[in-house]
Amino acid sequence: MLRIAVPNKGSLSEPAAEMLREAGYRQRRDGRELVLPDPDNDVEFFFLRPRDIAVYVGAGTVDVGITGRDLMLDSESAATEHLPLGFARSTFRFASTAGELDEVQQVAGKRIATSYPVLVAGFLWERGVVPAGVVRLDGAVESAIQLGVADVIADVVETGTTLRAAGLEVFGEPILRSEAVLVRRSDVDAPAGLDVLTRRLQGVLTAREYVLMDYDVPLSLVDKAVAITPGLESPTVSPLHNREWAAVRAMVRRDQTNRVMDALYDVGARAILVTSIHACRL
Ligand SMILES: Nc1ncnc2c1ncn2[C@@H]1O[C@H](COP(=O)(O)OP(=O)(O)OP(=O)(O)O)[C@@H](O)[C@H]1O
Ligand SMILES: O=P(O)(O)OC[C@H]1O[C@H](OP(=O)(O)OP(=O)(O)O)[C@H](O)[C@@H]1O
Ligand SMILES: [Mg+2]
Repeated sequence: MLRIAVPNKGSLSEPAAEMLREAGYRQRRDGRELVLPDPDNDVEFFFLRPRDIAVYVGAGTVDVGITGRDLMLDSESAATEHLPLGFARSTFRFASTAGELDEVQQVAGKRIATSYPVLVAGFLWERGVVPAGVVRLDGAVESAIQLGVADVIADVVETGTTLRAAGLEVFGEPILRSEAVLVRRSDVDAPAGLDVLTRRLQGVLTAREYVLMDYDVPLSLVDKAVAITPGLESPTVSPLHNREWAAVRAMVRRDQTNRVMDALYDVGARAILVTSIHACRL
């Protein structure tokens, strides 16, 4: 039975549960459950703090887990990234009082507050920058400068709203781009059952990333239209009752939907329909 660690709280928790549900697994109804067996799918879920998940996976007490790339790297555990999951995207960046600093070298001799001290120390060491010290905080890191415990912070930035509200501004290159990832232990062979979990999660990712596009097009224009919608392998072309026309079906990237519909219409396709993919296995 594959043992899977899932975030119990925080911004990773709900999207992780939703993804697993879409992949056909049981998920807990009560936010306090710590363990949830799913015998039909031969897996067992353990709900743990996202920061601890890479530690458990690295120690081998659970087989795989969902956590953030930033949390995994900061843990220094024997866990490795197996599959990026496309949600909880963020960047990890330096920030200080607006207008004060503009490059990483200026962090030398300054006090840094962060929840990710390993990531920060590694990044600065690689660049030969020696700070005055690194203060480890649990959260609300944006307040550390105003409250006088640090001169610079390194924190998760998504929209930048929290930084702006604190009168701070990012500077220097991003330390890391993060997202939710499925992690496994780095020093052993892949556990039994990981291939099925991986295919199911990849199916969810594809279903989210692509739509199905159907359209009718005059036979003489099929090649032109198909060049716009090549699909993943090759689009399906079917005959229509009107022998001068064909029906085409292809997968299209969701974020390209309207651009592709415009291009198809321009070459003469009509009755262009777009439907969501509920599930898929490529
Ligand atoms: N605003 C955000 N947007 C996107 N990802 C985020 C955001 N805040 C945190 N994350 C990501 O979530 C993970 C951190 O999860 P964690 O549960 O520890 O923090 P949290 O969501 O801030 O919860 P907590 O309330 O416990 O601080 C990291 O991978 C981080 O990059
Ligand atoms: O760029 P933004 O869209 O504003 O998001 C980034 C903020 O979100 C997270 O904080 P969270 O709300 O989890 O609080 P925390 O600092 O206590 O973890 C993160 O630590 C940043 O502070
Ligand atoms: Mg947080």
